[in-house]
Amino acid sequence: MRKACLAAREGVGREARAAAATRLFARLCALRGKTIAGYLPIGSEADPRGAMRVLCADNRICVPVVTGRGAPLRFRDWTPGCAVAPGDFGVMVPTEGGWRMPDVVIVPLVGFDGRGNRLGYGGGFYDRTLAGLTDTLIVGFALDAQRLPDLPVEPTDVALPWIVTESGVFGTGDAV
Ligand SMILES: Nc1nc2c(c(=O)[nH]1)N(C=O)[C@@H](CNc1ccc(C(=O)N[C@@H](CCC(=O)O)C(=O)O)cc1)CN2
Ligand SMILES: Nc1ncnc2c1ncn2[C@@H]1O[C@H](COP(=O)(O)OP(=O)(O)OP(=O)(O)O)[C@@H](O)[C@H]1O
Repeated sequence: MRKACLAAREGVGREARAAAATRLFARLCALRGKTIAGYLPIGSEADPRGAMRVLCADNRICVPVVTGRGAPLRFRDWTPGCAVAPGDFGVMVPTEGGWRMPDVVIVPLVGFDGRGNRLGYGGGFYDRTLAGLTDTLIVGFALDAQRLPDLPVEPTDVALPWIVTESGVFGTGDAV
């Protein structure tokens, strides 16, 4: 399933990617004074940086950092153009800045289904991280091509209450 989702994600064109970015911003544009975790995209992931750049005028933006195998992610301050270096798994991470507890987390993903179940790269990093966050707005960000029929669910999987793609903003559960 991961391979199929990644192949489908790679085939998505510029227009759909731009539309997804616009939808993400539309979902989050009312936020003020929040700490928002975005991410620095790898491979063909949907790119949230346009929204992050605009949202940082009125909010604090941070991005995930892997601090150990089996550990939750930590989130470090990010601003447009800040110093970054390659971290674990080839993801860029800020080289300095404060560590934050986010109020909002934009979650990258490999695949998703109509119930908000999420397939990641398989490290369990977001599952472990989201399990430890309460009162947090969790928004999955993806492209329609990444949608799958119902995914198998494991006890540690954390479903996404919201998913944004180029075709809309989907509330998938009642935890909204
Ligand atoms: N942009 C982004 N940042 C993120 C994640 C993510 O999924 N996306 N993570 C989510 O947990 C964490 C990093 N964990 C990761 C774990 C495994 C792989 C991985 O297996 N990558 C593939 C190739 C990726 C590609 O080029 O598309 C590999 O190394 O073979 C990537 C990230 C934190 N930061
Ligand atoms: N809260 C948790 N506590 C302990 N182990 C966990 C937790 N969440 C997930 N795991 C473990 O992490 C491993 C990978 O999980 P899974 O395959 O769901 O990752 P993923 O969601 O695809 O990846 P990621 O979240 O990194 O994008 C599994 O062995 C799972 O049991």
